[in-house]
Amino acid sequence: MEKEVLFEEYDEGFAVLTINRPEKMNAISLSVVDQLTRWLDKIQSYRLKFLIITGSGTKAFCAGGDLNDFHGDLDADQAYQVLEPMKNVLYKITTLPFPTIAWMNGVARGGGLEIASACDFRFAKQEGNFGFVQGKLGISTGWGGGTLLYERIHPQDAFQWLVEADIRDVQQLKEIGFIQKVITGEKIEADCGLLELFINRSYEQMTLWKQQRLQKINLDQLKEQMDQEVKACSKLWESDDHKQAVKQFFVKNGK
Ligand SMILES: CC[C@@H](C(=O)O)C(=O)SCCNC(=O)CCNC(=O)[C@H](O)C(C)(C)COP(=O)(O)OP(=O)(O)OC[C@H]1O[C@@H](n2cnc3c(N)ncnc32)[C@H](O)[C@@H]1OP(=O)(O)O
Repeated sequence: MEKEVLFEEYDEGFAVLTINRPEKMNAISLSVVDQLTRWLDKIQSYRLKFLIITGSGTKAFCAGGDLNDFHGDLDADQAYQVLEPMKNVLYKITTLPFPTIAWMNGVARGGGLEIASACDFRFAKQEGNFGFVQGKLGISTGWGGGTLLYERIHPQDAFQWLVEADIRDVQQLKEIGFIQKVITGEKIEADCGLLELFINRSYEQMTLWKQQRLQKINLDQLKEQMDQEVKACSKLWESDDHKQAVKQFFVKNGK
C-alpha cells in the first residue's frame, strides 16, 4: 500500500512532510492522523532549519477531514474521540522546535486550513482557493485550528472568515495576512527561490527565533482552548444541519 504520509530531508537543512492522498484531495483519513502523529514525534529531535508541510499532486493542499472517516453517524462523545488526535497533531506542529511552512500547493478546505494555521508561515499557490467551510457543514473548526487562526491573523478577520465560511483566493488571503508568499511553480524544487532566505540562516538562528515566537504564546492556555474548541465542535456533530451537509457532499459526488 502507498504510504499516506511521506517524509524527505534535503541537503540544505530542511525537510518536507507530505500528505499523500492526491486522488482524495489529500483529505485526512484516520490513518493519516496516525502517520502524522508518528512522524511528528520522530522529527522533534531532528536537526532541521525548518519543516515544510504540503500535499501530493498539483490540485490540493488538503481537503480537510476525510468525510468517510470523520463524519459518520457519531454522537458527541464519539466525535470527540475521532477529532481529538488531530488536535494533538496540530499542537505538535505548532510547538515544533524549528519553524514550519504550510506549502499550500492547491485548494484547501476545513481542516486543511487548520493544519495551515498550525504552521508558522503559509505560502499559497496562485491558482488555489481556500475556505474554512465548517460553517457551511453545520459545525465549527474541530481540530483546534480556530484557536490557532486567532493567533495568526487579526481577530476581527479570523472571526469574519470563520463566520462567513466563504471560499477565498490568494489575493484575499494576502490582504488579511494569512499567507506570506505566493507559489507560482508546480514543485517545491521549482520554487526554491521562495525558500532562499530561510535556507541562508543557520540551524541555531532558526531554532532560537522559533523559541522566541513560542514564548509569545501562552502554550498551556492555547492547549486548553484548542481542547475546548474540539469539545464544542463535537456537540455540533449530532446536529441535523451537519448530517444534512455531509449527505449532500456524498450525493454531489455520486456516493
Ligand atoms: C473533520 C474535520 C473538519 C474540521 O475539523 O475542520 C473538516 O475538515 S470539515 C471540512 C471537510 N472537507 C470538505 O468539506 C471538503 C470536501 N471537498 C470538496 O469540497 C471538494 O472535493 C474540493 C476539495 C473543493 C475539490 O473539488 P473537485 O476538484 O471538484 O474534486 P472532487 O470533489 O471531485 O474530489 C475528488 C475526489 O476527492 C474526494 N474528496 C474530496 N474531499 C474529500 C474529503 N474531505 N473527504 C473524503 N473525500 C474527499 C472526492 O470524494 C473525490 O473522490 P472520488 O469521487 O472517489 O473521485
